Amino acid sequence: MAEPLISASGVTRRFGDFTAVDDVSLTVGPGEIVGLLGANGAGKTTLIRMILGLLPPTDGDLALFGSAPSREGRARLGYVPQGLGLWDDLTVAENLAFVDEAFASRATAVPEALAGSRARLVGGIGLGRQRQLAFAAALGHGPELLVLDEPTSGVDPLSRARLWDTVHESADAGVGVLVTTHYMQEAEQCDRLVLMSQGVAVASGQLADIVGGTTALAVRTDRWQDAFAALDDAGVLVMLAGTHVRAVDADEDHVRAALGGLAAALEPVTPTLEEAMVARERSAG
Ligand SMILES: Nc1ncnc2c1ncn2[C@@H]1O[C@H](COP(=O)(O)OP(=O)(O)OP(=O)(O)O)[C@@H](O)[C@H]1O
Repeated sequence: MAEPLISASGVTRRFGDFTAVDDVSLTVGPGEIVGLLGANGAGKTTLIRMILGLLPPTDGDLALFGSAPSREGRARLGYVPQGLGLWDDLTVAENLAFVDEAFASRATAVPEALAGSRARLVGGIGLGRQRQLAFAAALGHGPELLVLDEPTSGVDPLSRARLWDTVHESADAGVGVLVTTHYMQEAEQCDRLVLMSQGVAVASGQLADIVGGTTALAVRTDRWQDAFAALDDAGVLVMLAGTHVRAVDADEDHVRAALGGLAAALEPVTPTLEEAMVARERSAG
């Protein structure tokens, strides 16, 4: 197997008494798309910052391109942070020129989809376009590794599909990708996944390994608030999607009993990624 681009072994980061990342190991190889899943505060960004060499680990071993993370290593990767790292008061073209200058000897073309916006201030274009621009800026120097922190949050499905086309094109060309996401459709597109909960990697493998064991029951009723409260009181893992009540990893008989006389239709449904993540977190303790 080719040498990993990222190799993290037993990595831990504490802030005072609080452990944000606890003994996490992961690798990303060339051409591989690895997804990092987890609720807000699970430790994903802290792990990424350590991988990039922006934050020293408290414990564990980390290698980026086979060496300790460093400025030289960072020059070989493209990073799209959650905040995108763009300058709102520069135009699209100026943003790319600025990044080109930082990396020297490169001239990133304005992506076709942004051609009509090249002279517009970045602060005035939509989030989907801003994300496309951040991708172009991250890819301009031909990186060997892409690190993407929630790259498509807040964008419409079409823009999301476009951004993922770019991710796949890069991976097909041998670029390794580490991406954090909350979306099932994105997790499906990863070769491997690592699920973090409260700093700990609680599950890893293919999507089926993470979602596979989880079941969900849609609880269809007009009295959704009463149903939610009854199930919650009975210790059922219960989630809400709008006013739709869903019982996760719960036995149908147990749900019926918990609902008592409340009229409701129960229907097995495919769990969402969030439901599977919450179920895995709960079973991990
Ligand atoms: N510099 C810091 N000092 C103290 N606590 C921190 C620091 N940075 C992060 N944390 C804490 O570490 C935990 C993990 O945060 P982190 O941002 O890594 O989570 P995350 O999984 O990336 O979440 P999100 O999806 O919201 O970005 C949080 O509880 C956060 O408050």
